[in-house]
Amino acid sequence: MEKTTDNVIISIKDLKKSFGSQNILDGITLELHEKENLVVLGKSGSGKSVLIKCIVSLLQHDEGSIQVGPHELTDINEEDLMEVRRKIGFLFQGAALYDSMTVRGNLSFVLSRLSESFSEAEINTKIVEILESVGLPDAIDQMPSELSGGMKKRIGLARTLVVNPKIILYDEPTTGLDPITSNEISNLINETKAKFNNASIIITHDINCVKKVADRIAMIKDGKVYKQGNLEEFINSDDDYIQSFFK
Ligand SMILES: Nc1ncnc2c1ncn2[C@@H]1O[C@H](COP(=O)(O)OP(=O)(O)OP(=O)(O)O)[C@@H](O)[C@H]1O
Repeated sequence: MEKTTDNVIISIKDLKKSFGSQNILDGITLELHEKENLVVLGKSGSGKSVLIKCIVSLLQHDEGSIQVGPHELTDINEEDLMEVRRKIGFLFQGAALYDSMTVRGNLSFVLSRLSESFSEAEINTKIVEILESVGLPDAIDQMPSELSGGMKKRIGLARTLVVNPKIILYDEPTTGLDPITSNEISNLINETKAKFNNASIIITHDINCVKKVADRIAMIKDGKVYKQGNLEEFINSDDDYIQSFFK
C-alpha cells in the first residue's frame, strides 16, 4: 500500500524516555500506517516494550510526541485518553485471563465494561463470533486452567478483539510456544488483519514470525530507529548488526 501521510494512524516524533540516568528511548521517530503489520526489532532491553507502553500511556514519555488518530498524547485529558485506549488492543507478553472465570466470563467481562447497553444475547453473539475468528469456538465454557499455552494466546487475542480495536499492539506473541503453535499464532495475526482491517505493532524476537507477518520492520538500537524497511531490505542488508538478527 502506498504510504502517504493520509493513512498514518500513529505518528511518533523524537520520543524520549529515561529511567534515572538510563536513556531508553532517545529520539524515536516512527509511523504506523492503516492496515499494516509493523514489526519492531531490537535486542533485549532496547526499549521495545517501553515504546508500546508509551503508546497506550501506561508510561509517560519525557519528550517528543505521540499522535494516535486525531489525539496527541502529551497532556491528553482523561476522556480523550479513554477514546485512544478504546482504539488500541494491547496483547501483553503474559496476558493473563481471570482464572476464576470461564472463557465466556472473561470475554463478557470486557464487553460489559465497554458498554452497559449490550444485552445478554448481543454479548453472546459477539463472543461466539470472536471465538470462531480465533479458531476456538468450542472453548467457550472452558476454564483458563484447561487451556494450552497456544489456546491462551488465542483467547487473549479474542479478548483484545471483542472491543474491535483499530490498532493491536502485540508484545512477543509467540514467546514460550513450540514452533508449530508459534506458526499458527503468526498466521492468526495475518488472518486477524485480513478480517478486521486493523493495523498492528508486533514486538518479537521470533524471526519466523517476522518473516510471516511483517509488512514493514523498524529496528531499534541505542534508543533510536536504526533502520526501517520491508523484510527484503532487512534480509538483503549487508549490515552486520542487522544480519545478527536474521542468521
Ligand atoms: N518501569 C520501569 N522502571 C525502570 N526501568 C524500566 C521500567 N520499564 C522498563 N525499564 C527498563 O527499560 C529498559 C528497556 O526495557 P524493555 O522492557 O522496553 O525492553 P525490551 O526491548 O522490550 O526487552 P525484551 O526484548 O527483553 O522484552 C530495561 O533496561 C528495563 O529495565
